[in-house]
Amino acid sequence: MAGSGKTSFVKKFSSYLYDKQDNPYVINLDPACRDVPYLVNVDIRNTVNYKEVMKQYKLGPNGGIVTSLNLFSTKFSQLIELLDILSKNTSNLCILDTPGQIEVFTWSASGQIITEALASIYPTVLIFVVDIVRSTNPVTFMSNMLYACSIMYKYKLPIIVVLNKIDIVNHKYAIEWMQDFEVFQEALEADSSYISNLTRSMSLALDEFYSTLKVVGFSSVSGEGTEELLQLIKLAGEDYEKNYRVEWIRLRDEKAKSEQLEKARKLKSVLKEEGLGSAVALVTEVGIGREVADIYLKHPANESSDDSEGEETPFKPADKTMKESFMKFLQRHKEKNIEQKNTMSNPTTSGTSDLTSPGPSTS
Ligand SMILES: Nc1nc2c(ncn2[C@@H]2O[C@H](COP(=O)(O)OP(=O)(O)OP(=O)(O)O)[C@@H](O)[C@H]2O)c(=O)[nH]1
Repeated sequence: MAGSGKTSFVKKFSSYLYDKQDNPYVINLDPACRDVPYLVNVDIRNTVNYKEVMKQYKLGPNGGIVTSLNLFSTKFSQLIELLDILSKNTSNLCILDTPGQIEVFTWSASGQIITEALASIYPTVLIFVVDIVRSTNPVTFMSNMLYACSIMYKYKLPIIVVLNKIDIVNHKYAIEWMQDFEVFQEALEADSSYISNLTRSMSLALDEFYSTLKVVGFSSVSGEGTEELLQLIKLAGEDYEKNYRVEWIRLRDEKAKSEQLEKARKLKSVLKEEGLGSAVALVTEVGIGREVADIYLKHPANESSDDSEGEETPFKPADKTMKESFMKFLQRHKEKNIEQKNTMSNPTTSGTSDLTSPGPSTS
């Protein structure tokens, strides 16, 4: 819940753990917060500039937060790698502070990716911080509880409701409302509006939710309720192992099995189903006859070279014509040379040879 004191809660709770030498690993996932008043190990603001995202994508504040978270979630595997290294050396708590608006984190794609990525590896517990000062009205209280209920049903993870600011208002009234249906009904009597009628029927439906809900009063100023909260976190961790983890493993195995079955079914249909044409026998035996060798070993480069039996390839007609023409040319050249020699020895015949002797053939 926005303004319920989440940041103050993380500050108080983490400083308590630091004091106990139980150093937590703290991650801030709120890109829009101005200051982070606690020791933070990973801060989304170091990865994504929320204001720049708003400017570049022309978004309002909520759109900017959602988009920043989307961008951050694409790098979340790197954070998981970091947590992996860390979890090998320590079993300390990792605390994530999320943006307050429920639609921005809980009901957003990145919120789901981040939560489910963590829950698939580590025991994960949700903490829903309620401003007990602003919940004294039974209808407001019911609305807050419906929020908590919706988050629990969405993620199916153990949830702890932290009734914050008990240094201002004692949370006793809220505990009574949750434990005793009649007391809550009495509180509702004062309100005869339509909403109140709806709340009456809703309260009946929520009775079961209350019976399993882990609730603790807390003060982010004084730190009251911290020990009780730690006990509840331990119990919720056990719940995670008994219920969420077991169910997660079952679903994972079921998915793997159905994928395998689907793969086998597809393979079978490729092999057997009609519409693939008639079967063609595979060549299982190759004879050593010439025809096979001719098909596979013949190559244009073999045309002018010796064949496998050592015989020279005979001249083709075109080659023969060329040879004859060349021989004729050589003959004429020879005759011309003889004529020139004769002319030199008998100058009176000069000039006639050029007119009578034919030039080289161009054929
Ligand atoms: N007295 C008292 N004041 C508290 C307590 N927790 C938080 N506050 C005050 O409540 C106001 C809101 O607290 P934040 O911690 O900023 O609340 P938030 O839920 O992180 O706010 P957003 O991030 O804006 O949703 C601040 O003025 C706090 O000082 C508490 O336990 N007791």
